[in-house]
Amino acid sequence: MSEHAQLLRIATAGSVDDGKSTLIGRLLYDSKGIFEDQLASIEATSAKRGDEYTDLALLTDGLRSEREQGITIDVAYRYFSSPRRKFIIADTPGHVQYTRNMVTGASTADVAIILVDARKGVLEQTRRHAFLSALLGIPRLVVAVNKMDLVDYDEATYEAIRSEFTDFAAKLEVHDVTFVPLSALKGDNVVDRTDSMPWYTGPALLDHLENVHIASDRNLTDVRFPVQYVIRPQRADGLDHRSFAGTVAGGIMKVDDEVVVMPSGRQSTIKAIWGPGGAELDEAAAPAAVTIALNDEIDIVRGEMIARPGNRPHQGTELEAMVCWFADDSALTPNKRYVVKHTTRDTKAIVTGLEYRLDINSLHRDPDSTELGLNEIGRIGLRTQTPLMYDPYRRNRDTGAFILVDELTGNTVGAGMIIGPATTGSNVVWHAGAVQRGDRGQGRTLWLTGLSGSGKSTVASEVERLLIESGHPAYILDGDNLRHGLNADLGFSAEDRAENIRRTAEVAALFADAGVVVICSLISPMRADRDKARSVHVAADLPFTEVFVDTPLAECEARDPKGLYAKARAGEIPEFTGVSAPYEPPLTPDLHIRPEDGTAEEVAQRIVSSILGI
Ligand SMILES: Nc1ncnc2c1ncn2[C@@H]1O[C@H](COP(=O)(O)OS(=O)(=O)O)[C@@H](OP(=O)(O)O)[C@H]1O
Ligand SMILES: Nc1ncnc2c1ncn2[C@@H]1O[C@H](COP(=O)(O)OP(=O)(O)O)[C@@H](O)[C@H]1O
Repeated sequence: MSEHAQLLRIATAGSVDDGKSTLIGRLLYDSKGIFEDQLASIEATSAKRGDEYTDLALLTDGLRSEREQGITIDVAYRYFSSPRRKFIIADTPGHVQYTRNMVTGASTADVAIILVDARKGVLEQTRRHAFLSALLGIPRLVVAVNKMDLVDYDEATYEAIRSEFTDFAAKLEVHDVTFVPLSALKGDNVVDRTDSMPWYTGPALLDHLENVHIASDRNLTDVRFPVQYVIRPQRADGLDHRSFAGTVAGGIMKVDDEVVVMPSGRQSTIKAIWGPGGAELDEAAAPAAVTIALNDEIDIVRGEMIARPGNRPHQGTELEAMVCWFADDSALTPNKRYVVKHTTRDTKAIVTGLEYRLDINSLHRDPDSTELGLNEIGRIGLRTQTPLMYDPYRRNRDTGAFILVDELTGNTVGAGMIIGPATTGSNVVWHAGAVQRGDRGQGRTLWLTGLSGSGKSTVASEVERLLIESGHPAYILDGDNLRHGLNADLGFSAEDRAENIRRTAEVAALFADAGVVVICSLISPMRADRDKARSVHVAADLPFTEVFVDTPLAECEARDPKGLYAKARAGEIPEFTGVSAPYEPPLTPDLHIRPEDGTAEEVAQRIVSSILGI
């Protein structure tokens, strides 16, 4: 098992007095995850106070303030381990500022433990915590029904809570919910199974946490490296030795990988990667903190993003997001300005609209609300002054999250989870002057290459349909069709094909610049022609994705939808690709589609998900 697989990040949430601190203390105490001297000290304190039990709540960081104010203030991280796993547990407080603390403490968690007091049942706070866990993308919930000793270990009480919570969870996008009846105070079902509840046949809490299967929750597909610092050593040789430090926010970066720097669109390759302490690495995966150097001299400043040329984050100034509001002295209202902190970039922003406020109890969306108050959650439109390079939060919890800061006070007032580019316009005018690209939405080009009959047109048409259905402007440029008009003067010689592709690429870049997702479907048999099509886009800072529709010649020929292969074999069509003219397959396509990948619709779904994260 790798280091990462062994580590489980846990967030805890509960209302005041649900026994959260005691539960965490019990986990640490019974699993012997605490130090002997700490233990001796709390035993002494409890004895001095005349407690009947050793007060395990004394183990958590927040206790001092809890004792003073009756509440836990900040997120406290605790580390413990069992023979099977290491655990990091974030104790997120249950008082009035819980939204802020939960969002801060839980955003990287693999599991959220939600405490319910068996005597009180499912409260509004329980629903709120469950909803926040789902919103934060925590994939698994454990509902710890605590204080079972105070309800005589009654099965019916537990079952009623379980059933009520299950009904609520069904409305959330959390599919993995586990219930454990326990008593943190007595230790029942926390580390060891108890005899007090013979009707419960499941595992004790720790047993569940040790065995819960966590596939990597990190996005290891999309390379994202927000640059945090530029390091410029002074060297006598006068050469450029700049390197860039930051935390890998997605994907796996490897030496020699081609990369693009956003927003400039300049491309290079990775020369070297250094880990903490300066050790040279071959590769680094999220969430490693590393320093990298590139092979080309490119001016990069903090806040820029390094990605792969064929797999870039969204870039834009108009986006939609879910926001949790933290401020108790001011409400979120449309047309108000804030500072957005997103990865390593800060920019001014304006809330262009509040689409709805969510009622946490009913999950009802209230489109008539005009503001968000403390702990409220809603969907907003946001326009930033400089473009953000981002992914939808569902796809990447780092590049999809931001916080809102009050311009005047500097206080953090909200946390946001990006849904995607704005689909509806707003009437607020930010740029007094000309329309800028970011105002139009993110256009891009998908370039489908493959033999005649490979399925380019069929897949292109499905991709277009999916995009239009999900609100993205999309348009197909099909080689066959363009040859009826724009390219009617061209035949199939190597030169004519090159010109055919050049014109199509130029038109595609114009459409993409206008904010359209362009789907080009051309045989485009020569690598050099396709590379030029890419360059046209890179020069204009437009994303370009090469999709290789890799259907073998024999299968294309068997399909022969237009009867062209039969004619070509009979010598009726000269220079027919695959028969009497060459096809150079892409060496490193951004996406590779093979017949066994499924129907055209399934393939289209995959393409759309990979470029837009939807
Ligand atoms: N000689 C020859 N070679 C290849 N294809 C031929 C030829 N003659 C006509 N056709 C038809 O034209 C379509 C290919 O046009 P493209 O513009 O995609 O070709 S290219 O990119 O310029 O190579 C191609 O359409 P698809 O089957 O949709 O790929 C054919 O139907
Ligand atoms: N998985 C698939 N994806 C796309 N097309 C498929 C698939 N399986 C079979 N086909 C068939 O293959 C043919 C592909 O033709 P077409 O899309 O016109 O190819 P191209 O545009 O590459 O010349 C169509 O008849 C389509 O129904």
